[in-house]
Amino acid sequence: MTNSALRVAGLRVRRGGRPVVRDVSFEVPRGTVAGLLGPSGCGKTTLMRAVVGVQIVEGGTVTVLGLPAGSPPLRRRIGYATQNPAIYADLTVREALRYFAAVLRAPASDVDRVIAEVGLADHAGKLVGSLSGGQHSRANLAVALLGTPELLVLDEPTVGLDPVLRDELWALFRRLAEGGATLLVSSHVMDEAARCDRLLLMREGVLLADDAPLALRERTGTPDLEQAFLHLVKAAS
Ligand SMILES: Nc1ncnc2c1ncn2[C@@H]1O[C@H](COP(=O)(O)OP(=O)(O)OP(=O)(O)O)[C@@H](O)[C@H]1O
Repeated sequence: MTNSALRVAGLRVRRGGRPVVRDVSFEVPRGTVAGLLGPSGCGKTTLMRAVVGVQIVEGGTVTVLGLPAGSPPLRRRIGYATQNPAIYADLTVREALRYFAAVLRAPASDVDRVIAEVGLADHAGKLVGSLSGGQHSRANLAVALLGTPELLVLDEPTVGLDPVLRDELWALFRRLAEGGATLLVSSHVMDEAARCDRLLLMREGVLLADDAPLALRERTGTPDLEQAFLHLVKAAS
């Protein structure tokens, strides 16, 4: 069995007639947290869509847990949280999660577990439509955790959360990785990057770097990851 949870080779994607992912290659080892970082519009969501198998690609290959992205057996092995939560507003958090657990054929006991993991135990009886933005995105994340997926693809899961909650979620991501899961997490907040095992820095559809945070700072001779990113952008232009 391969040690890579995710292998992307020469990936090219066009959207709206424009190349938005341009010859991207990288691997993510199992049991690690990979951060996908870069400015708005650089192609992070498109790359994630290719990983979960819902994006038409122009070329290259995406192999997930040893299978081509989009293979039916992968459906229950990947958890995907998009930026726009698609949870029914007129259900309570617990009802919504029970519904998704049934659809995903995840054990019923998962519902309370994932609610606790995202810190929503005190709000489990609230209607989804009455949640704050941060609570809503945590409920969305809880859906992705149902069924204990081997690969979690999380598109900006900490947007709109206060620093304490962000910290708690990153601690959760680390625990999940220690339990053997692999995480691909996008963000455009550079201070979150330091918490990843590996960073994939994207700009305009191109991968500028694929390195560990410390190695990236050392290689660019910069004091923080924000500076490292700017250094790489300048070097590439
Ligand atoms: N449905 C679409 N049709 C055409 N072009 C699109 C579509 N969705 C995204 N794009 C374009 O593809 C490019 C990459 O978008 P993508 O959503 O992958 O970026 P992103 O890095 O995830 O941005 P953000 O951080 O703002 O979510 C952008 O130029 C965007 O305008």
